[in-house]
Amino acid sequence: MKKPIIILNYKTYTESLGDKGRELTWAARDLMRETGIRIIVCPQTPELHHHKGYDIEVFAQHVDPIEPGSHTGHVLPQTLQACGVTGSLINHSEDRMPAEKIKQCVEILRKLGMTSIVCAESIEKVKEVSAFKPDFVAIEPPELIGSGIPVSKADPDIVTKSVEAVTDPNVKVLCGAGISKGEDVKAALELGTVGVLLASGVVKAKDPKAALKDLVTFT
Ligand SMILES: O=C[C@H](O)COP(=O)(O)O
Repeated sequence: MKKPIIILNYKTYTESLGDKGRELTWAARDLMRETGIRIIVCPQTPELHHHKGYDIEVFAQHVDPIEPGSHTGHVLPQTLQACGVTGSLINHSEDRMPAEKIKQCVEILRKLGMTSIVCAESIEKVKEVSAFKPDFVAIEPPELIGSGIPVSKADPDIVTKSVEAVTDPNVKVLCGAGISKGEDVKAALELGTVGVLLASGVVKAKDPKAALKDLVTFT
């Protein structure tokens, strides 16, 4: 079985703040070295700088489609780069954006050589945003987010149909929502995705490092 890509979103959980967040980043880095599985962490925006230089890819949870200038309170892609960030989630279910802005974000990130992961809540949305040619589209049914019920098992159809909906071979499909175990990751791969986007199953686990390890135990 091919190796999955694992995107770990720290959201705004207190369990991922400060030292605890950095320990999680280090644990992900160690696991990546051990297994060769690509793991990307997405800490909270104000803390991104503290995750720089640990030999693991760090992405933002959000970016705004802006150029340097007067945009108080926005997240400038170039600032993310200065923090060692090499990509970003866009249009997460908890931070939606109009389609035009999604497109602009993807284009700006591409111009800067950064990776884009656009989240989508439906097959129609997957089809729409994949036309913007992001690096990844992540299908996430909102009702399963944070539920502990894995999308790859609860709604395999939405995953396979999302994979079918993306006709551009350069746009890879991830799935997310309720993923917490190695068997969920395995199911996601079997449905044709290249990996998973997850948060609570690891960040809020009693033992996040053990949960992270379990995630890559799927053979
Ligand atoms: O960004 C992550 C997704 O919203 C999934 O969250 P979850 O793993 O807590 O269900």
